[in-house]
Amino acid sequence: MNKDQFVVTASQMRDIETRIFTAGMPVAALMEKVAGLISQRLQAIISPGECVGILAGSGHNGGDALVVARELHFRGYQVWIYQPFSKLKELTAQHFQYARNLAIPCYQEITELPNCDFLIDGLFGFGLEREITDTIATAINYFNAGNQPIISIDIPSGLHTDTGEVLGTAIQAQYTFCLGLWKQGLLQEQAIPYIGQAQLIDFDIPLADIYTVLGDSPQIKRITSTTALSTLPLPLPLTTHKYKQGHLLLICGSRRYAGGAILTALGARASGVGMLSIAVPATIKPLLVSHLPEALIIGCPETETGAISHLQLPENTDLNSFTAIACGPGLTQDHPALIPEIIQCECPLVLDADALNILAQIGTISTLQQRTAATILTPHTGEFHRLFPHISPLNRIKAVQTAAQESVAIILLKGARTAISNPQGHVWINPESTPALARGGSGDVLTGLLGGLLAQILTKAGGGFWKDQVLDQIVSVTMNKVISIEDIVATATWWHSQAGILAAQARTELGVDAFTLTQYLIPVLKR
Ligand SMILES: NC(=O)C1=CN([C@@H]2O[C@H](COP(=O)(O)OP(=O)(O)OC[C@H]3O[C@@H](n4cnc5c(N)ncnc54)[C@H](O)[C@@H]3O)[C@@H](O)[C@H]2O)[C@@H](O)CC1
Ligand SMILES: [K+]
Repeated sequence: MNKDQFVVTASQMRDIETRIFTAGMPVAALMEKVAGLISQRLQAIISPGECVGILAGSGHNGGDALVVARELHFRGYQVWIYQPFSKLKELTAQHFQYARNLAIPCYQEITELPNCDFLIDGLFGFGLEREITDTIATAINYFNAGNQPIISIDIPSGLHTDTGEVLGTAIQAQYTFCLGLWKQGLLQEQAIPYIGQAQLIDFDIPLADIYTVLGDSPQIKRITSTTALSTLPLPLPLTTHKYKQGHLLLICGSRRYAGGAILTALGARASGVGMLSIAVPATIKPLLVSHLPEALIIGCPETETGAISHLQLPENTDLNSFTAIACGPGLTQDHPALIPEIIQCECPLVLDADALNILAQIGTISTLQQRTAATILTPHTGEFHRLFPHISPLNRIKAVQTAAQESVAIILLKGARTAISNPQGHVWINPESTPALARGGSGDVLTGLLGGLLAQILTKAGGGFWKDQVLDQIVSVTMNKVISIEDIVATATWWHSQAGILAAQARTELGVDAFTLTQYLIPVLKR
């Protein structure tokens, strides 16, 4: 099984490691195995004959680095070791002694160090427990200032393993080889400038040990292509019909922001949703019809400024006629009374953009208390702050957990590492994205895509099961399995960011305007 989806804290990794050692795996054998895998990975990046500087700490991160030094020495690399500590853990001390006896040059002072082509950072792993100061801090700053690439073992030395916070100073790596399981800190936004390209080195941790420590349903998970694709409604049942593929209502747009409605709708279109209805101010109805001939466009009465003033749904239709509703992009804040009306709906509801700004004005938590079905809020950092001004966004994983718990909603906090939490504190983190998505309209596309996926997956012949299960966020789906709503939110997030990555590969990071982004959603699935 792919271990890419698991995420651990330092203390969980320590517990897993202890279980492996207690079960009989010798500590030295595990270090040898892990460092052997690191050496192989390094040989794919560094050519024989190049000079490699090894930075060895006092603990087992340093031990790994010293085994790597020995391996590279025997493979024909020019190796030197920087090891400034006077007291080493026993196994680390043994490897250091052997390296010295092999006549690998060892140094304690940065002033003595020869030049090199690459540095391997084994100063601290998940054992770092306090601020780095004095000699070691000076050394780290010196290495960062050099122009040789640095490859960090497990985590860039100086980052907090759980929060990704810089403890004094930290190595700025070009590559990070994370050992065994992804450390939570590597998925925090504040760690991004230090990590470079991150890779997992799987060293065969038994799944039983992972589940014993993390629980059968781990709290924090990383979105992968496997987890995301398993939630998509593909292939479609052969006997399906359009109403079995979900009916999404979008409430969006204004005379001022007509484009937001189009982009949201194009995101929804790409989701494959069976039926799409779009409520917009009446004046922009013809525009929407011309862009989305397949959708039912509902022209609503509007305010003087061109915002929807009242939802005028077709005859025999109310908000509960839809499988899901997504609301907000381009709405403006001109008519706040619209939101309390929409909040009453008994189907899953996505709120984004101006719907969030209005929600913040009228009271996030008190308003959401009226909900009887699942709610998904998709704020960026600014909107998150307006919705939850008392929650610090610094540790984004904690922030989404707290916000979701307080509001009994699913919170999707957008960013370079989008984090999603359900009210029970189950978190998904999106590990891959692109700055190309930091552009107006890209969030509108996500809202439509998410709404469309929700409507589609939640629809089941005889449906309605999810309505009773709302607080558990568990749904029964067309795919004959149980999928929770936050899994669908994670899949939409993954799909959206992969489209951005694909578009940026084809057109550079400057070429991913929101309309172009919508054109890359389907190619992600074909890849
Ligand atoms: N978890 C696992 O299963 C495995 C872990 N391994 C390695 O072991 C590492 C963890 O090893 P350790 O627990 O020995 O911890 P580290 O090697 O991360 O470092 C801890 C050492 O640094 C000292 N220290 C902590 N903060 C300091 C500071 N601010 N200034 C100066 N000294 C400080 C501690 O007293 C301790 O001696 C992992 O990151 C990984 O590289 C691998 O060897 C193999 C398998
Ligand atoms: K390290």
